[in-house]
Amino acid sequence: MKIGILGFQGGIKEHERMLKQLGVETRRIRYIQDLDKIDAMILPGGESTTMGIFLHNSGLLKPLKEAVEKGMPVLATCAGLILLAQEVEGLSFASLKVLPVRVRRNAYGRQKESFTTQINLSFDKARPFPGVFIRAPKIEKTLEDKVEVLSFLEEQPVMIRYGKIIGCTFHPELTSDTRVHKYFLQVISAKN
Ligand SMILES: NC(=O)CC[C@H](N)C(=O)O
Repeated sequence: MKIGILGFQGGIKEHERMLKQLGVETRRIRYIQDLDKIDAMILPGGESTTMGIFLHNSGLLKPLKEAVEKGMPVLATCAGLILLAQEVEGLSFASLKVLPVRVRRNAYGRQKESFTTQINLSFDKARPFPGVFIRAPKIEKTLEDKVEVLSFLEEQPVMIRYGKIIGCTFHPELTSDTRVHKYFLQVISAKN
């Protein structure tokens, strides 16, 4: 299995480190041909405006969108989730718009812009997960019943699944807890 990681900006190395630890090969996606021979992809956190500009300038926006629409599994963290969302408040750049949620960027306000807190994962209740939130967006609304919430923080979704798309508003790659990435590997391997 090989997982492509959108390789323009943001937490690329951290996802690579996590996947290496799980024995999975990675490839950075910068050009259209980098989409060949990958089984899944990760859209990392970082700065969604910058990534949106790169996506547009590289010509990757359309092929990425098509790959996801055809069923390629995606794990999107923070800014990556913003790039996938169908509705983003105050969005001034082109994005994939494949995930039926409405998100608000930088939604936790100044004093709480970055924080770590324990969150519960619906697929692994053994112990809480360290949720690292960095200028995180909020998922204000899910727009389809098929969007499953895998974790809540104060009654708001912070991890969701829509088919083979997993979105987190936090950064599992910045912890040493591999459970979110392992869950993604299960989603990739599942038949449907
Ligand atoms: N940690 C992150 O990915 C932050 C996302 C960033 N605030 C944005 O809107 O792009």
